[in-house]
Amino acid sequence: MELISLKNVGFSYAYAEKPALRGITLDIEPGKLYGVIGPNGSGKSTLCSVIRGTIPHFHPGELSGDVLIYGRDTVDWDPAELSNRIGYVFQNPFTQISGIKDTVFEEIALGLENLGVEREELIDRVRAVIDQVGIDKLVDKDPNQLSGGQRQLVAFASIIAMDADFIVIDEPTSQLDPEASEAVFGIIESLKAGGKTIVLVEHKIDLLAEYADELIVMKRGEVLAHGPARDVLVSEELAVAEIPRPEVTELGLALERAGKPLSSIPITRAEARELVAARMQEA
Ligand SMILES: Nc1ncnc2c1ncn2[C@@H]1O[C@H](COP(=O)(O)OP(=O)(O)OP(=O)(O)O)[C@@H](O)[C@H]1O
Repeated sequence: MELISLKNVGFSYAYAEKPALRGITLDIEPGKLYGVIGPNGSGKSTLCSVIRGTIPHFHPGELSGDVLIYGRDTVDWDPAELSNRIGYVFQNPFTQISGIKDTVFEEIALGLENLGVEREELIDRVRAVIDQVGIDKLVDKDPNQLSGGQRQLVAFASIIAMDADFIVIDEPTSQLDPEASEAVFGIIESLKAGGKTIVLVEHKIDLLAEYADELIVMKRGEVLAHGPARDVLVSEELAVAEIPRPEVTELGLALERAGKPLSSIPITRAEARELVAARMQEA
């Protein structure tokens, strides 16, 4: 069964001139990583809020259509229960930290504390997550003194500690340097390998090409294209949304247009290397 099902969903923020979402029909299935991409203001964060149920519970406005979360209408959910079941990593690492805890260890434990998890289990779970994310050097630090990249890792650790099956991640690397971005994507990859369902808003198309099972392309509040990442990356709709393709995909398409196609269109560098090596061997 789908985790989330949207049918003809629209949303207008209170006092906004135009709707932020229009006619969205979309199912989120368990165990897949969905990449959401689109120009600024196209509705990606608003879609995340609908999927997490913070719309309609916390944002005033008008929601239309059907939103089912784990098979239940979004309006029938207790928002506190939803926030425990659906993990969320913010875009801005500086809004991520609670500000009420003195150490990284306590910060990661906060969600579990709120759930009433017993002390011994809580300590075990936090330690395991610290190992998994590789932040043992940070445990005793003040969360407010961390760099953006470190805060983002602590945010992921907090979400992993809660053990949600479903995680929504909104542009986690937009304010990080390449090294910190790589660390974050390493964690996303391990969450995916652990069978989590992930909705990831991300501008870096090369990273999405590598990790996403499906891509959702948004423009002006609508879903312009949705399907397996490979199909979407070669589709016309990507150009319509003015999203650049991965360079290797452009190269594959250019060779095809020139009448010298590779045996398939690559979407990652590793694939391109293999296809080119195979072509050279033939030659
Ligand atoms: N709280 C709000 N109140 C009113 N309008 C809003 C609010 N949040 C977003 N909007 C508007 O809704 C539309 C969609 O915004 P949204 O933030 O979902 O887009 P986005 O694709 O996530 O953009 P970005 O890439 O810049 O984060 C935009 O026109 C935006 O100005």
